[in-house]
Amino acid sequence: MDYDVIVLGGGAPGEHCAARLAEGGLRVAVVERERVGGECSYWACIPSKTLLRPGEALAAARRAPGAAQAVTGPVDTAAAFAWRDFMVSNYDDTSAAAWAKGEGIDVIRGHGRLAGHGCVRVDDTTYTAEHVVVATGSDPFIPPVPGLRELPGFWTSREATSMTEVPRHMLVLGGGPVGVEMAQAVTRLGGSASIVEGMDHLLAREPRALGTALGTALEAEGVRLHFGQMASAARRDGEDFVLEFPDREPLRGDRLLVATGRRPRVQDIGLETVGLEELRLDARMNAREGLWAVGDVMTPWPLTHVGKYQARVVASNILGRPRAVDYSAVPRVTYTDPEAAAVGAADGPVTVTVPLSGVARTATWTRSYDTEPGFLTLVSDGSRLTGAYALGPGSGEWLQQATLAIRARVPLEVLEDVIQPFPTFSEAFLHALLELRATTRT
Ligand SMILES: Cc1cc2nc3c(=O)[nH]c(=O)nc-3n(C[C@H](O)[C@H](O)[C@H](O)COP(=O)(O)OP(=O)(O)OC[C@H]3O[C@@H](n4cnc5c(N)ncnc54)[C@H](O)[C@@H]3O)c2cc1C
Ligand SMILES: NC(=O)c1ccc[n+]([C@@H]2O[C@H](COP(=O)([O-])OP(=O)(O)OC[C@H]3O[C@@H](n4cnc5c(N)ncnc54)[C@H](O)[C@@H]3O)[C@@H](O)[C@H]2O)c1
Repeated sequence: MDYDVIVLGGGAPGEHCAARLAEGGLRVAVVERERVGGECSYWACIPSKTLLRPGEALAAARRAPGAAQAVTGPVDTAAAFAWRDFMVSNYDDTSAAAWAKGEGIDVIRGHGRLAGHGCVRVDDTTYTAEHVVVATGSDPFIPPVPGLRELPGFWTSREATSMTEVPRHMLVLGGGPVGVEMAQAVTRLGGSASIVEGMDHLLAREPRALGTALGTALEAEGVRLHFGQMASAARRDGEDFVLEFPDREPLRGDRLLVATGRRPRVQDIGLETVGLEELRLDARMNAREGLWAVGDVMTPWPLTHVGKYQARVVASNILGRPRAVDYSAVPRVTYTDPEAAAVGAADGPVTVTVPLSGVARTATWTRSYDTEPGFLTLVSDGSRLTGAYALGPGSGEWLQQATLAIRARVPLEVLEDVIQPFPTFSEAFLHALLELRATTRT
């Protein structure tokens, strides 16, 4: 055997799995055909959050009397792009590969393919291992809109997150996390954006109230929203991109971002060589003896932190400590301003909502405390929390007490007995829990 474990794909979940296994004393290799660090490090989480930050900081200042007067100009886009380039290590994975080496992980460069049980072929060499972990990630899904797939120059998330000029007007097909984050980034970097979403609210995978409230916030700063629209054609007209619709005027922009979801990268990875037509996993993330998977390639939630969680589960199983995934409390955060955060179930027997304007922190945060959309919703089975979602500044941070409460199955009485600091957005939990108690008693 060349290795104990070969990880096929060096994105964040693949790297994380490899590091846990190496730490456990195993001989581990990662096969990577592009850049160690994968999508998240270079074209997804990191650059998108970095591009959002300058606009978020400026908007926060503009909402605070005293600071607002000090804002005298727009975002310096050159500086924002330079910061993004720094954050993606100038698209160079030298330091990521050096980190892997430091962890005792071999990095094998090239396209890897399963070549029978416990074998991975990379170019002309076949490597053997007791276990193989598939971590090949996902590609953007391009919908079958007539003319779209062959249209020259449209953007996916890679081109959007690596932009070097701000679009004048960006058309965005898809109102999921990629669409809304990039639409706000472009708007706050000085451009403008229109989002076309097939469903009737943004963030279609999340509770309607969350997507609707985020839509209100984005529209207030000029993002144009078009719901329930399926484009009937996509074409170029000179420098412009044009989206046509069956029953409304066409939309036009100098850029078109297609952000309509992802599909697993399972093509040409040799699944048939181990007798599989598709990847199906049990709760241990196991496909068959010695074959495991983590990350976007097969997951209910294509998120970095979920992939890394799965990586820890797989590493634990390989290291002889049986463990199964538990998806009861998967946190999701869309890093717009305001942030949209959710965890666990979207609906349940008892649901209460409180406005953020009811907590003192909101008024100390922004002068327009009573007009901006912001709320916390708790979902319960009557004795414990089963879900929560919130729209508001930093909600991706303060909602995480719900993640712990759901995962640890904390009784509602104990949650109500928790002391929340004053004045924080977390006080919304007290308001909501009191209302929850009142609701469950009636
Ligand atoms: C714009 C955008 C923003 C996002 N923001 C967030 C966020 O803020 N938070 C969050 O949690 N998630 C976010 N995500 C999702 C997150 O990026 C993914 O969930 C995560 O990158 C998945 O990691 P992965 O390792 O499964 O896949 P990838 O990151 O795609 O890594 C897979 C790796 O495998 C390699 N590979 C594939 N096939 C082979 C092969 N046959 N041989 C060798 N190597 C191969 C690829 O080159 C790649 O490096 C975002 C996604 C996008 C598109
Ligand atoms: N902050 C974050 O954690 C973050 C940020 C960006 C991306 N991501 C992850 O990356 C993945 C990809 O994101 P995404 O936003 O591309 O996908 P998504 O699947 O979350 O959203 C795609 C949206 O496009 C819409 N859509 C699909 N086809 C359409 C069509 N023909 N016309 C109009 N609308 C159409 C869908 O209704 C959906 O709302 C997601 O699963 C997400 O979890 C996470």
